[in-house]
This record gives sequence, C-alpha cells and structure tokens, in this order.
Amino acid sequence: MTSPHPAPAIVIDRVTKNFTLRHARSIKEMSVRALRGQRLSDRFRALDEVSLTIGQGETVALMGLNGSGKSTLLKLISGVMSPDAGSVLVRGRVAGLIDVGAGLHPELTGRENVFLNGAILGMRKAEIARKFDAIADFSGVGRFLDDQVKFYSSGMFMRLAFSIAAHTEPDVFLIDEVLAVGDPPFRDKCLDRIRELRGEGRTMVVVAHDIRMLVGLCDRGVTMRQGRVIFDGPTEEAGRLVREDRAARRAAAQAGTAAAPGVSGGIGDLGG
Ligand SMILES: Nc1ncnc2c1ncn2[C@@H]1O[C@H](COP(=O)(O)OP(=O)(O)OP(=O)(O)O)[C@@H](O)[C@H]1O
Repeated sequence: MTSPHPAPAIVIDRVTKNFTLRHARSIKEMSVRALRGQRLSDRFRALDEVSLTIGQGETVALMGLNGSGKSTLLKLISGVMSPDAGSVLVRGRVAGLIDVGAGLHPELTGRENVFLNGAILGMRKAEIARKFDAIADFSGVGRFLDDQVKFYSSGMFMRLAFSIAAHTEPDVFLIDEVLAVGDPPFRDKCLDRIRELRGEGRTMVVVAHDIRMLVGLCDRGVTMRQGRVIFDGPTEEAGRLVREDRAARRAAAQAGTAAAPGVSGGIGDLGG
C-alpha cells in the first residue's frame, strides 16, 4: 500500500528568480537611451517566493499562461539554473526534456548523440550500449540514425531526445511541452511511456498547455500566475483556473488593455 504522505522528492522553498531585461542591443541604442535618460535594463521577477513540495511517485502538472514561470521553475528543479533566493532540493537522478533537443549536438549523428546525451543524463557507456536498440526503436528515427541531427525534422529531433531521456530511468522526470511537438502516434507512445514511468513510482513534473491531457495524466495540478503559485490541488481545478485566466486575457486583449492575469508585465510585476 502506498503511504498517503510519500517522502519528498522535490522541495522548493521560497524560491525567487529575477531576469535582466536589456532594452538596448547595440552601442548606438545604448548611447541614444543614455542621452535620453532612459534605463538600459530592468530587472524582471519571473518567480516570486515559490514554495512547493512534491512527493516521490507523484505526477504533477504545472499550468499557467505564457510567461507565468513554469519553464523557469522546471529549469531550477533540473539544476540548469540557480535561484536568486530560496532553495531547491531534489532527491535522486533527474532527467528532463526541458529545452527540446538542447542536449543534442547538431553536428553529431543520431547514434553519437545517443551516447553523448545519454552520458550527459548520467548513464554509463555500458548502460547506453545495452539500451541502444530500445532507444533507437522507440525514437523511430530508423535509417536516419547515422545522419547528423541538424538534418532531422523537428519531430525526429524531439523523438530522439525524448527517447534518450525516457530510457535513463530517472527518479525525477521533467517534461516541458514536448508532447505538443510530436505527431499524434508518437505523442500517444510518449504518453504510454510516461504512464509506464509513473507506474514504476517515478516522480514526474509535466508542463503543457493541453489541460485535458494533463487531467488524464496527473494526480495533482499546480497553477502559476505571474511567478507565483496560486493553486495546488486537484488537476481539474488547476485547469479550470487556467481556462479562467485565458478567458480574462482574451477579454483584456479585446478591450485593448495591457494588463491581464498571468501576463508578464515586466518590472511593474515586482511589487504586487
Ligand atoms: N533567460 C531569460 N532572460 C530574460 N527573461 C526570461 C528568461 N527566461 C524567462 N524569462 C522571462 O521570465 C518569465 C517566465 O518565463 P517562463 O518561460 O518561465 O514562463 P512559462 O510559464 O514557462 O511560459 P510559456 O508557457 O510561454 O513557456 C517570462 O516573462 C519570460 O519572458
């Protein structure tokens, strides 16, 4: 029997992340702005005191409008980015599909990338060799395996990246919008593989805009708005709040106003 309170796999404690928005891209632009007394850059708060604990074996959907901070939060969990304040603790091996294909090297072949990316994701050479056929089969890249991946279509690229990550047997698996890229049969295969990983008790955090898919896949939904967690509970309810935000954003756009829920407002967001 599973415990109602699984041991934490991810603990995010009052995490804040700021980015610098540069307004001038050239020395000329900088000079013009300086002469006019305009700012050269602004600080933008992408995450604002976010706290979240995810238990081992949970499948959590991270939802919210564009710019609400989902991807930034996944990057902090994966360790590719560090918080400006607060802490992120992750137990076990993390594999992520965060920036699709970011781990694939365009000049290398699919085969070489399986070994390189597999190693980056923490697999030993013998383990990759043992799983190579399964990775190649799952990706469906077939006869293109010995071509450089820069010649792959975006779908093939994503399939190979997903296949490598999904065979690393991670304790924590992070998935960002990759399911939106693939063709429907591959998407179903990915969903089956995610369910399999879930059945093996792995922890999963999934970011996607397809609310219906998330409701079918995840035990728990977290809704973000302007860098903050505004809801954490049943996935349906989390999704309902996102639909509300979408409707408000549409209404605001029609009314011609700039401010809508969850839409990043730059420096103005910092205070409120
Ligand atoms: N490297 C960066 N430099 C500057 N600003 C950034 C950077 N990465 C993200 N941001 C900004 O931080 C905010 C949050 O971005 P993030 O990508 O986390 O949102 P998101 O909820 O994942 O959005 P989407 O659904 O569009 O992927 C956005 O306003 C974005 O423009």
